[in-house]
Amino acid sequence: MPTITLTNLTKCYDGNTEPSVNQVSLTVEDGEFMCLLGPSGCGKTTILRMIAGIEHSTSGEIAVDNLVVDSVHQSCFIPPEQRRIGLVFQNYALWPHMTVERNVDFGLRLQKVPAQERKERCLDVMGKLRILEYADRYPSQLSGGQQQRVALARMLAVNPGVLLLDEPLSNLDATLRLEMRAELRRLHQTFGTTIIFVSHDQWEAMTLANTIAVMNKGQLQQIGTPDEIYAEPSNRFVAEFIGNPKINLIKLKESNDKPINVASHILARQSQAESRLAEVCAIRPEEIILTDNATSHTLPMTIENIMPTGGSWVIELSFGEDRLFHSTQSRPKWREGDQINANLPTPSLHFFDHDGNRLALTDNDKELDNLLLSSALPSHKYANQKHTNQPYAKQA
Ligand SMILES: Nc1ncnc2c1ncn2[C@@H]1O[C@H](COP(=O)(O)OP(=O)(O)OP(=O)(O)O)[C@@H](O)[C@H]1O
Repeated sequence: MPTITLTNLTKCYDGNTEPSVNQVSLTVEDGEFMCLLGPSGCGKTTILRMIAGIEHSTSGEIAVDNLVVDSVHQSCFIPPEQRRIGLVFQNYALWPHMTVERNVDFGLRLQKVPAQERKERCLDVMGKLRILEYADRYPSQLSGGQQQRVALARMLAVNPGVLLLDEPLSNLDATLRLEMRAELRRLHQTFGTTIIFVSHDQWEAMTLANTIAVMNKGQLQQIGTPDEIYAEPSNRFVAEFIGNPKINLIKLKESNDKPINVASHILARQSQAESRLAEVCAIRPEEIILTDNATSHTLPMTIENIMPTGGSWVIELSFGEDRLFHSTQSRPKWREGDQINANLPTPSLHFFDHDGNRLALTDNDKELDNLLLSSALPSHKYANQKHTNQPYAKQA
């Protein structure tokens, strides 16, 4: 199966001032299940269309294996049908006047595959997608999920090297989406087909893809496994875009723009980041630890809201003027209005500079006591605090 490489791929539509895709470089390896993820209008579909060859790039390059298929610089544009890979867009429109089997057979007929082989391939793919029993039905006699399986079977029957799917599950209700997610995963494992799919739904991307490319405003923000993207977002946009409930953001600068102790203290220890200051600190809701007991590692907080979400709970915490959200799968033992103590473990903190770029912590930084965080927050918010954070405040 082919490897697809994009190098500085850029697309500027006529009449637009900003590029829709801006200098995107990435490689989709053989057998990979990659999701292009990002908000509406960030350029995901445009990338898919350029890979398919139904849109020309403005600059940069697309290569399939080592063969350049689109490069203005090299005056090269190979049309879709000659790109040595089968590119198939998700298309739900089944032929209403054809049975399921004829629909699945459709692409093979176009390819003039001999009748016996067509029959075998159709039966094989329909069996794998569990639609054999509907072979003689018409699309109108199928549920939405069954129709989607037929659409997928029709694509897979032509044995594409790469499957391009644009928001493949967007028309389905929650139950069918879940069913089809499982179907897509199974399909990828069974056929080993390289799949590139487009989604704006981070949950879908996390559950399906083995690689996620996060896009914003035409630019690639980060590429990595779902775990990497979640655990080490490379910038504030990715941190905020991935995760539900959203990551908590804590501003580390006071209104007079004075750098706060924790930021300067941590950054001072990083030679490569000396000139940069953390502006925002972030922590995932599930990383906050709530306890009854105040220790030198905790911050005093009030429980404002406890929101059940079915098997898990989201708890809104207040700390002075700040609001933080904690999520847990254990039934909370507290009530709204209770005073509790929250530990924000230092290794769980993410720091971002003014431009939203991640500031990497050294191992030494990670071992810093959590008091560093409390020392970073405006002192008036600590009026009720029993412990002192003076030692760290002095160092900064
Ligand atoms: N044919 C076109 N002519 C001009 N501008 C276009 C054209 N197609 C897309 N665009 C613009 O390019 C940008 C990226 O569009 P694209 O469809 O690739 O985004 P997307 O991330 O797939 O969005 P969505 O999730 O809403 O489908 C958008 O600002 C869009 O308005």
